[in-house]
Amino acid sequence: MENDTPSRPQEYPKAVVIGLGLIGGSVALAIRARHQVHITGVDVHEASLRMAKALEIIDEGHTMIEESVQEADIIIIATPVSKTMEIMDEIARLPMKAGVIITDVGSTKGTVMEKSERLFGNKGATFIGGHPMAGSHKSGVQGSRGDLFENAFYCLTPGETADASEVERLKRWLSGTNAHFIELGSNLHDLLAGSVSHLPHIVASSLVHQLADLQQEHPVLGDLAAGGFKDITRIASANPVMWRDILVHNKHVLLPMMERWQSDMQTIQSLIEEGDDAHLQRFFSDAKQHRDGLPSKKKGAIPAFYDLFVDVADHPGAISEVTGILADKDISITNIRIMEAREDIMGVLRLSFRKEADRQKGMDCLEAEQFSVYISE
Ligand SMILES: NC(=O)c1ccc[n+]([C@@H]2O[C@H](COP(=O)([O-])OP(=O)(O)OC[C@H]3O[C@@H](n4cnc5c(N)ncnc54)[C@H](O)[C@@H]3O)[C@@H](O)[C@H]2O)c1
Ligand SMILES: O=C(O)C(=O)C[C@]1(C(=O)O)C=C[C@@H](O)C=C1
Repeated sequence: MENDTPSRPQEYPKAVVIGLGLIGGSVALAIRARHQVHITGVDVHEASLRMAKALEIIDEGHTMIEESVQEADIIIIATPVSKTMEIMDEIARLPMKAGVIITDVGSTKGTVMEKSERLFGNKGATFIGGHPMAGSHKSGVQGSRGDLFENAFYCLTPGETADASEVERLKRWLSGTNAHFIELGSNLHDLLAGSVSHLPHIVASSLVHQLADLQQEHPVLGDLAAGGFKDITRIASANPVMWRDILVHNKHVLLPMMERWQSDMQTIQSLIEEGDDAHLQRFFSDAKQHRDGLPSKKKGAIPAFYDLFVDVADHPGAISEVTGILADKDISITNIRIMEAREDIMGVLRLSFRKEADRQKGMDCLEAEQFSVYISE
């Protein structure tokens, strides 16, 4: 990969993406969608660079940072947060073009911003922290998508030294994400991300540990883990290094949140012990009311699922009939689940689409074929 022949003219503005995984690859694709740009990828894994080149995400790839940052107009660091901190040190030691923008995509912002003020304050470079609030439990460049951040909130933490025009310049670079930019202080960011992302991740992984313990005694347990368990624990399949770093860098937010969590669990435990039915019901109804009121059409705290429900007769060809109709019209689905399929009873298929427009097209063509379809809000 080193000295690979670049596939786009060198005179284009230059973007360097360090860490070509799911998020680095997706940001690179989004930049490419809106700009004529030469993109250099840097990753410690040559295989990721080869894959990124094959997918036309980057124009050239390197395993060493020095070779690319000196000419860069924008540098995006997309590695797990602890590595990002090391890479910032490394970049700060290198000569850089005047006016270069440096940003990251890490899930925590406090420690990164603190370091950036120290490192880049007087270097003619502007560091603006970034965190797109969308992603996946899958890692690696092969999962990258240019539309991963569409409609998602993209947090920017400009810090003390970045002026407004530099923030606008970064937004223009990232405009192909089609995300909604929101500017936050790094401490506030970490508090909010702790609540909607980091604490839930700890809880999800802990539920999986509980299941694993019981499964040793009852191997069938894994087969019984159905929709609910899978929905709440999907994120536990994410990259462990990334999540280790998030906990390390958001410790001061997470420790009090975990105390509050434990105290909530104790309260519920007491309500169950005391048989306090009224309060138990209120615990669920208050949560339901709040959860039902959260925005569901936009990506963000709660990811958007453009779901369509289809009644199907419970016979072997029913599912392929539905998927065949969608395939004929070139409509892709991201997920399919049989909600109910018992003997002699109509089953319900839940189809998930990436975009609202795809769901609408799917609905129209299935209705045209006399299927009963509906959306559940
Ligand atoms: N996955 C998500 O849902 C999500 C969403 C928003 C933000 N983030 C943040 O984005 C960052 C990247 O996450 P990801 O999901 O893309 O992870 P990933 O595992 O898919 O990609 C990380 C990449 O960084 C590379 N890397 C590691 N150390 C490196 C180094 N020293 N130099 C160069 N490359 C190096 C790895 O080889 C890998 O290709 C993390 O900081 C994470 O907190 C993740
Ligand atoms: O959708 C997922 O799989 C995610 O976990 C994405 C998610 C999150 O919502 O917690 C994970 C970490 C990020 O920093 C931002 C987004």
